Amino acid sequence: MRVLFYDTTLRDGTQGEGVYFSVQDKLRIVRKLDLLGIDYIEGGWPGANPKDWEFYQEAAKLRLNHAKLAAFGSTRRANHRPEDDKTLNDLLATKTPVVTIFGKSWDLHAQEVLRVSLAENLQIIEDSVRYLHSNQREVVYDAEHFFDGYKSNPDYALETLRAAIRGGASTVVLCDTNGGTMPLEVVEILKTVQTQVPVQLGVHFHNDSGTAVASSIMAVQTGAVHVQGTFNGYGERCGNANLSSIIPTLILKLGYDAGVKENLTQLTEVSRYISELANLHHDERQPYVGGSAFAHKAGTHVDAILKNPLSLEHIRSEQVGNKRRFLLSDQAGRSTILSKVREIVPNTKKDDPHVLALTNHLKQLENSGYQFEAADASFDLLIKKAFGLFEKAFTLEGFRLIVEKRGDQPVLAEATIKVGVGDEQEITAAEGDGPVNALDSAIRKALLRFYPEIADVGLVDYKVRVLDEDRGTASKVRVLIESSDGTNSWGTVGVSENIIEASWEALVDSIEYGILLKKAQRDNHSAKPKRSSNEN
Ligand SMILES: CC(=O)SCCNC(=O)CCNC(=O)[C@H](O)C(C)(C)COP(=O)(O)OP(=O)(O)OC[C@H]1O[C@@H](n2cnc3c(N)ncnc32)[C@H](O)[C@@H]1OP(=O)(O)O
Ligand SMILES: CC(=O)C(=O)O
Repeated sequence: MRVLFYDTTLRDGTQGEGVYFSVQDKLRIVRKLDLLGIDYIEGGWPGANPKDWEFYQEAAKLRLNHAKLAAFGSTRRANHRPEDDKTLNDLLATKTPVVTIFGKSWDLHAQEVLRVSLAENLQIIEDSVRYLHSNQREVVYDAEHFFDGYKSNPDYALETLRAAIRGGASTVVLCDTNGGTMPLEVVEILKTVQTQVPVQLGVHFHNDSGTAVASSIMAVQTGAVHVQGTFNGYGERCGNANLSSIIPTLILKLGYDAGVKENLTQLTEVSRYISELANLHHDERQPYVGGSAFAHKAGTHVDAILKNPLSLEHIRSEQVGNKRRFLLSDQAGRSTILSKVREIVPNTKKDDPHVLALTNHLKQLENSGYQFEAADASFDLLIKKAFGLFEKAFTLEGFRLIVEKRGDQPVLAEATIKVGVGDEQEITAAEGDGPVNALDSAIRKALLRFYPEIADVGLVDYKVRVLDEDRGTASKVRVLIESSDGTNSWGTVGVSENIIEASWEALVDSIEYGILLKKAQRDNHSAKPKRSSNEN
């Protein structure tokens, strides 16, 4: 069974709050989706704004391997002849092989929004589609509000579909524009439509009831062959049906064939790429493509997966280009710790006393405020220390911080630091935006002479969390630092009642880990490149 995927990230997706793509972003995404094997890509509404207009002009120059580009708009305005209608002519002017227009299926919308008679609405649908079709376009007809229309007046809703078919639509798409229809209602209505309307059927769901993916899947199982949706579920209000979930579900679980099938391992990358260009945080809890989709925290689960991955994973993460991860926390057992230890000391056994000691140590530290889920590098150092594999890169002789505020001038921070490396000593000073920044600059400056390879290592994120708020300024704080050398990134943690002390602890781990990583790379050891070293 073959299913066609129709992506509307660049049109309906951009109707979502906070979603914006430039022309260049849209062009890049079209290329990505084409390479992925998406069948139809809707790029925007050409007459709606200059950007979408420019997009279609540029998109006409693209040579796509697989996808057909679609231009989107509405049926003609009442009292216009199709030949004189700007929207329809704009759609033709894009020269896309496919045009998609939405028309009214709900009697309420025809009468109260378009303010035309029900008969006139049928005429509008039919002659709009006919005009586009007679200009040699493949016409996809989006029956807006179809399910609500069907519930209000089934005969009329079906008549609107027949009008589109008479006009020459090759696919009629049943839309749940308000997102309120339940999956089983979808199935029932779709079954009736199939017996009444002889055409290729598609579906388009919004997620206002949290059921858009379920409805899409059940619609395909009922016989729809064309599914519209967006990557990451972007779209108006609560979003559209999420193609990042629908695609792998249909292919991997239900055995459907699709253009994407051969390239499914690119799915996570494409989904992240689109988040990146939308300048939105990637939703890590998304099924299949989220960072947490294969992240296991409970000790018993990690143990079971290591014995047989099928015991706790519904698919293999690699099938969609994602990665399994084991998270360090107070919910870990020896199996979780062992998997981390084995990255450093490969043949360690589960009953090795170090493994139990590290497990207990982790739980105690977490109880006193540490959190290792995002501080994998600090835990890496703890393992090395436990196994006697850690050698300090430097010793602190001392540091002094001066924080000064004069009148309306910005706060100035200055750090002076004295460190020892082997038999040598180094004293440096540095200024910074704040005390931690000054300290960070000073320590890096001091160590550069001994470890020039750390020149490209720097802090990329610094987070402070107050742990026992009821103690006011005497509260304990947890500092999490993320560092990077441009390719790898790693997290470290420090906890103290003094924010400088907590920051220093996290900073030292960050630098020690960075030096070890660089050394391992240089020695061409087993330095496993890490985005986050808790990836398995
Ligand atoms: C379900 C969906 O997501 S459909 C996609 C919706 N997307 C968008 O609206 C984004 C782009 N839209 C726009 O840029 C503008 O709304 C435009 C250019 C389309 C129209 O702008 P304006 O002419 O200023 O009209 P406005 O937005 O105020 O109202 C929409 C008009 O379209 C009409 N309209 C709505 N649906 C349809 C339709 N299917 N067929 C024909 N006309 C329609 C409305 O009746 C209204 O007409 P009126 O001004 O005669 O009352
Ligand atoms: C066509 C469309 O976007 C909708 O009905 O939701």
